[in-house]
Amino acid sequence: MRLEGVELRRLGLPLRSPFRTSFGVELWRDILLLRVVASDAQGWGECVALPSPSFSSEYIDGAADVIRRFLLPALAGRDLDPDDVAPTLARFRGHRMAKAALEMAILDAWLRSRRRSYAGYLGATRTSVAAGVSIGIMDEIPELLDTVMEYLEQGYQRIKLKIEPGWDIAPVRAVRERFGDALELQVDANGAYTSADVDRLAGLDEFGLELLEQPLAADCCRDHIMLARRLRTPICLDESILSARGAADAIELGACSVVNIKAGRVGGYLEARSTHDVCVTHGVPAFCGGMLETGLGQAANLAVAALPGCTLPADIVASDRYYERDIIEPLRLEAGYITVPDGPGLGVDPLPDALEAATTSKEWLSP
Ligand SMILES: CC(=O)N[C@@H](Cc1ccc2ccccc2c1)C(=O)O
Ligand SMILES: [Mg+2]
Repeated sequence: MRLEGVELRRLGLPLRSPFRTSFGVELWRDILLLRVVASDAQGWGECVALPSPSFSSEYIDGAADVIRRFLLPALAGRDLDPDDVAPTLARFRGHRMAKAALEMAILDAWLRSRRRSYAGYLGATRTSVAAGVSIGIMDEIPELLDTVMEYLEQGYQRIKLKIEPGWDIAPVRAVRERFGDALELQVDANGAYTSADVDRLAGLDEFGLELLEQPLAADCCRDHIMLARRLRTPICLDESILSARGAADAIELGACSVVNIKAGRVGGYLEARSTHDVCVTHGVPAFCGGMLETGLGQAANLAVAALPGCTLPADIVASDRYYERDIIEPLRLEAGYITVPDGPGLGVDPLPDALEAATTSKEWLSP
């Protein structure tokens, strides 16, 4: 498949409510979409980089720049299969979210032209996925409890609370006391703690949490090993896991016993599948994480979440969790599950009106 061009499209989507994590508060999403035009099909890719380098070192303008100046030119003039993309781009270091968006769009086009689905191609074994919801840091505990209640009533099967020093033990205790021990409850610190906080984090052990996600900074491998030995609560890594090999290292060194799989973070959906395979080989539970994607990115994530080794609820939500108006036919929660698209490619298409309404800029790149 040869690339004829790529459209970079920036979207602005207001969030229905502010989403606060230990790295900041987001009121709306600034998103980079790619539309790859190939000889016999087009495909969509969503870049999960944030506007600023707050989740990882990547940021949207940097991703657009590296695609424009390095990644797309490297793919020009080649007859591409999806598994050619990552090796061709490997000489450019990092920029995994940018690479993932480009590979996602190329894979979508390639699959659409062959009338094959993402789920089928990646090896999904389920037709629907258990949905978990991630709840941001709030000002008051009563507001948090109301929000948890609302999402449980909608049917979400797992609650993940964002935590940071000063908002951790008390909100977790309040949720546990209000909703009981049966609630599937996790926390995610997005790297907000240090090894000096071990005792504070050990205080979470009394709440029977399913996992503690990314307690320390992404590059703290030894400290995560030490923490994992000290805590009863399983450690899950997110920001630290940059590839399938990185997942194998973290697991074998004892830095984590659960993995949050995100295609953008590891460089693409094919690497996400390899990361999944590493987890299965090591007998380590995994789940598909989320980056507050539009329905396009969530459609691709559903194919990952439906892989056999993704045994925990995913960070994949109904469209209305984040957006008043998604750019695809909204994804809906059905008895706590979300259906995996089974049409060609991503199996979903942007709604032209919604897409245009959300578009803040467009740029056409010829390779
Ligand atoms: C669902 C979830 O918690 N995702 C990320 C954090 C994250 C990712 C991307 C974001 C974009 C805008 C605002 C907040 C965001 C939070 C995580 O698992 O760590
Ligand atoms: Mg996380």
